[in-house]
Amino acid sequence: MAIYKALTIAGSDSGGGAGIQADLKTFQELGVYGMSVITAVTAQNTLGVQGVYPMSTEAIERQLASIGEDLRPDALKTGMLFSGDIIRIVAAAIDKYGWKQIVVDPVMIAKGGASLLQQEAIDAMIHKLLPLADVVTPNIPEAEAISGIRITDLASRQQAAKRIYEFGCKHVLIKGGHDADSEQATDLLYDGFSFKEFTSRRLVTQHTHGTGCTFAAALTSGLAQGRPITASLQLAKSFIHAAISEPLHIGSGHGPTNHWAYQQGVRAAQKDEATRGVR
Ligand SMILES: Nc1ncnc2c1ncn2[C@@H]1O[C@H](COP(=O)(O)OP(=O)(O)O)[C@@H](O)[C@H]1O
Ligand SMILES: Cc1ncc(COP(=O)(O)O)c(N)n1
Repeated sequence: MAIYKALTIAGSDSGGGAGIQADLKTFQELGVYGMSVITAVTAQNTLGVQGVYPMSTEAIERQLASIGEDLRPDALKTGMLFSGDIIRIVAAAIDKYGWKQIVVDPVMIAKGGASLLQQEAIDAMIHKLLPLADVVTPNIPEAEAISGIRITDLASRQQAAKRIYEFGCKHVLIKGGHDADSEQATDLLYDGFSFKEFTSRRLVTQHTHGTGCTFAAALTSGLAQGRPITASLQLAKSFIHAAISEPLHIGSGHGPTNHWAYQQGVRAAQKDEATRGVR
């Protein structure tokens, strides 16, 4: 059996719902071997972010080299990168080791409002990391910050996707989680030629901590396993929809998504099919 390996370069979330923890849980559930480079430690729970502690550049470079010298990822994702210096180190490692299948989730602000990326780093994100990305997955506020375009409707979302594409990434996927007025959660993909929408019913819930991380990790898992980009995005959409639809109800604030839910659904469907076959 082939073992597919995925790497996450991101921040640690002590509460376990976002960041490195969400990524590794998602890789594991989707049958991919997970590896991590930790850029920052956050003290975080369902109530918010209580502290942010970036790792030294030396510690980050050493983790990247340890992976690069021994374990080749089949795909990788970036999450919280915090500073321009960290972004430049990560971009240099991707280049040095020739890593492919790069998903950039341009994490900027936690849902509770805490900043996870310094303002000066946006420029490094645009000019150092986006040109290396196969897919960049901003939410609506992140797409606005990168493109400088205010998104109010489908036309301005398409315009922002085109602007971000010009920075050199191969695909832009603007997520629709923040479009609270819509009855659908629609993500918009642009590949330089045309647009494609990935839509699911919007679930009414406050338990959306880590949705972006989980979505990008599922996408990265699909790519690591050799699936094409649209099939990997469909997998990610199904995975996140299941994870949001069955919240765990832990903590007293904005709770995490349920990383078990997708596979539980798959197993239930298989059991159903087997039972029907017996009858
Ligand atoms: N309430 C919701 N119901 C269904 N899908 C959602 C909901 N909120 C977010 N999603 C989906 O979860 C994924 C992550 O989106 P989003 O929440 O916008 O990212 P982020 O966590 O980066 O802000 C997207 O596929 C989005 O469509
Ligand atoms: C360490 C870390 N990384 C990323 C997020 C973003 O979370 P979300 O996916 O909910 O936007 C977070 N809250 N903490």
